[in-house]
Amino acid sequence: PAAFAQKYSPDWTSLKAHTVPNWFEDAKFGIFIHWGLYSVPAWAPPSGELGKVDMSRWFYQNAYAEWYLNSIRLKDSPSYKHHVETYGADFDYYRFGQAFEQQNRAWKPQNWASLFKDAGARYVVLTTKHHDGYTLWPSKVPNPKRPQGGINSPRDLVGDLTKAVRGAGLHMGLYYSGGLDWTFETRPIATMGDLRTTAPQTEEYARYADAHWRELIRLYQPSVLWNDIGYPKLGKPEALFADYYNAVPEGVINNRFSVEYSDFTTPEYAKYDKITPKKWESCRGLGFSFGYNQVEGPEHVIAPEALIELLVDIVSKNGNLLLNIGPKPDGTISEIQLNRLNALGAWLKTNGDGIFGSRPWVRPSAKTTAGGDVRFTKKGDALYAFLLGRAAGPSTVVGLTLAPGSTVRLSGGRSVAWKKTGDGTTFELPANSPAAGPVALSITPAPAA
Ligand SMILES: C[C@@H]1N[C@H](CNC(=O)c2cc3ccccc3[nH]2)[C@@H](O)[C@H](O)[C@@H]1O
Repeated sequence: PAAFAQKYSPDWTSLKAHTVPNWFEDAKFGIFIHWGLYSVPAWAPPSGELGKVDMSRWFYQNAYAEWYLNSIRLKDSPSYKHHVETYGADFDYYRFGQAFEQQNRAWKPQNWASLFKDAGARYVVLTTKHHDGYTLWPSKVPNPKRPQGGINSPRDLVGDLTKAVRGAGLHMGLYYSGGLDWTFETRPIATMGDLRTTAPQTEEYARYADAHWRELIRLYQPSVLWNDIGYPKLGKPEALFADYYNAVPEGVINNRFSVEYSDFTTPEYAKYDKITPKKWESCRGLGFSFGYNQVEGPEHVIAPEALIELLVDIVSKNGNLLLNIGPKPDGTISEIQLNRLNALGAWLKTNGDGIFGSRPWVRPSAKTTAGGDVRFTKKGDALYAFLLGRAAGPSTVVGLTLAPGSTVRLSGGRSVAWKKTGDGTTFELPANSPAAGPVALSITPAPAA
């Protein structure tokens, strides 16, 4: 038999030969899932988005519900007060494992797979171990800090979702908290400095994290290694990366192993404002949290139209959107999250042609003479122009010049009359844009600039 392709060797020069596969460039939209013990209390003060809350206060009023264990270790946090009132001061966080394991027996992964497919997502990334150290697969790697166990899901939640997601034709990626593990380091994190000093760096932890990633690759052959918040210096990532690519050639690795090589960067609750040559993926929750937060209401959650415009903006600049869903312990998803997924799916069903498989054009954006925002993508010999907001009637895109005889169509096929004007090109849009979200125009042939 042909020798097994050992294309990559464990050094940065060899690894830098890896290029981002087309499936990841084409995908544009993935679903992030934060699901674990923290989904049981499902409580955090909705203090604001990461980046909009002063970091000196962030950890004391942490909007990330998946940080519940750390938050209740800070005795003057709202979470600690909530914990004492709801569960009692001596209720150990890891006792949430009982409720989580009992409730997720009812979970049907195929329901998530079809929901995400209908939303237009092309890949999924599930937490396999978050900072609390609990694994969502029945790992055979012993946790030296937990000889008594209780830190591994008895049900193979990772395998069950992987099977369902791939059955629906989506790619499956895995998240692993390489940088923090609160079974190894139990000191509370109150400052950015604590983030660094509580990142476990022992040989024992490095071996544990490496064994976990290798077990995940062997069992599930994930298409994405989504490591989070750093990696132990003794963790030998070069060897892990080479073995991963040799096993999964179309795999991608994010930049949060904090080493010199990655396939893509990962701004969180952030995005870039121009086209970048290096592939990137912006991640965020629908509200201020990744784990399900029962106190979040519409005032904390991104509006459907803003979510659609966020995706279009990110895609016009060479990014993907990794949009997070925080399920309840039994796998059900709150109405407010479902509503946004469905709105995005409905818009993509009609307007996805200029999104999926597209690439950035020579410039990402323009304005209309009415002050509206426009985003561009290119695909084949078509330029796509997305007019954000409720563009309707005659709309002039500044600085855009079409070749004579160009064809302009609304997504869904209806042709649109256009004419050259002093400022640019005026399009005769329908009097009212039927659905929520940007009006998408396809223009062929694509202008050169
Ligand atoms: C997805 C998200 N990641 C958080 C850790 N964040 C980072 O490591 C990080 C934030 C950030 C912002 C801009 C650029 C890089 C970044 N890394 C975790 O602390 C959260 O619980 C959640 O899992």
